[in-house]
Amino acid sequence: MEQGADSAAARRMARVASHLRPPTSQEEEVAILKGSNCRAKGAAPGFKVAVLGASGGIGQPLSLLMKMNPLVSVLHLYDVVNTPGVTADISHMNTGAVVRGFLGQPQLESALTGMDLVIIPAGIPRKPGMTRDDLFNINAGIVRTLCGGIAKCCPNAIVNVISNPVNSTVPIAAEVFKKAGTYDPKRLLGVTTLDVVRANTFVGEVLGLDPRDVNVPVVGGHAGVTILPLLSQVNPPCSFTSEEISYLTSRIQNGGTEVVEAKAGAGSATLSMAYAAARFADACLRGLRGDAGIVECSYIASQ
Ligand SMILES: NC(=O)C1=CN([C@@H]2O[C@H](COP(=O)(O)OP(=O)(O)OC[C@H]3O[C@@H](n4cnc5c(N)ncnc54)[C@H](O)[C@@H]3O)[C@@H](O)[C@H]2O)C=CC1
Ligand SMILES: O=C([O-])CC(=O)C(=O)O
Repeated sequence: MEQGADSAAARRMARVASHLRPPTSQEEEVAILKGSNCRAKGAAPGFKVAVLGASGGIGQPLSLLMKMNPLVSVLHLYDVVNTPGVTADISHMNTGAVVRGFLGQPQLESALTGMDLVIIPAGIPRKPGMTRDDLFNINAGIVRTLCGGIAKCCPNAIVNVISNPVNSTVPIAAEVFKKAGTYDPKRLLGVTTLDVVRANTFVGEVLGLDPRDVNVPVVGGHAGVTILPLLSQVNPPCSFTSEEISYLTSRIQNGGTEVVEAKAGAGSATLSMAYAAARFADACLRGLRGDAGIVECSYIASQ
């Protein structure tokens, strides 16, 4: 073999090997100086997305769906457990995004540097008999720490907060960003898409329509009566009896509890949530790309 061909082959093998391990501290240093810890050679042009809590019930299928999203060029998977395995698994999918795994607090900053979108499903889920508020003590601390990293390493990223109680974790994230001087209310979004997804499904069932053809705006927050499905604004336009309104409102507001009880101690919604989060993240990326007419409900700062 020619010497030039030899060295090209060696460079190719080195690049492949670098995808299979976390970056060395020297590579991290160089990458951070360049504004990114991951030079995604071979990756399709697109956005850099981090999933924080990537090994969890939501995190794993969400990471899979983000790996399938053609707008994603680099996918960082961060968790305090199991990211090497999840990353190795997902990285074998022959889609465009380059996947890198990051394990534990010492690797948080590398996971976040240069990200365009950060999705946070980190935190404990409910068990039967609990309200989302019962998760506050643990999840508030987790979200606070993760948002501290975002403020430092990717202050301009769009942040999608999934961790419950969303009605409180989003304001906590806002306070962290305000303190760091990086707060932009347009970039901090509580993910309530699962309420919309459920509303579309349940309304579709009542109307006998394909749920993909139904759009129910759901505003307010993401717990009990703060979940407000706007049944008068359903598309396609339709009307409901008062019995249907009461059934649909209750089913949509209690959709989370329905899953928690059915799972009987094994957690809360994960698969439908991953689907909803992937749909919302895709809308954020299309918005970042500059597409017009992207409209999604979300829990945001409001007067
Ligand atoms: N916004 C919404 O509509 C919904 C929100 N949720 C919430 O999402 C959260 C996650 O739910 P699941 O995935 O089912 O829980 P899970 O327990 O299966 O996964 C959570 C993951 O977070 C990780 N984690 C814990 N501390 C962390 C830290 N400091 N940094 C990074 N990762 C950390 C865990 O290691 C675990 O892998 C819960 O708070 C749940 O209530 C769940 C469903 C719907
Ligand atoms: O109910 C829960 O604890 C999880 C959640 O937020 C949902 O499924 O809407």
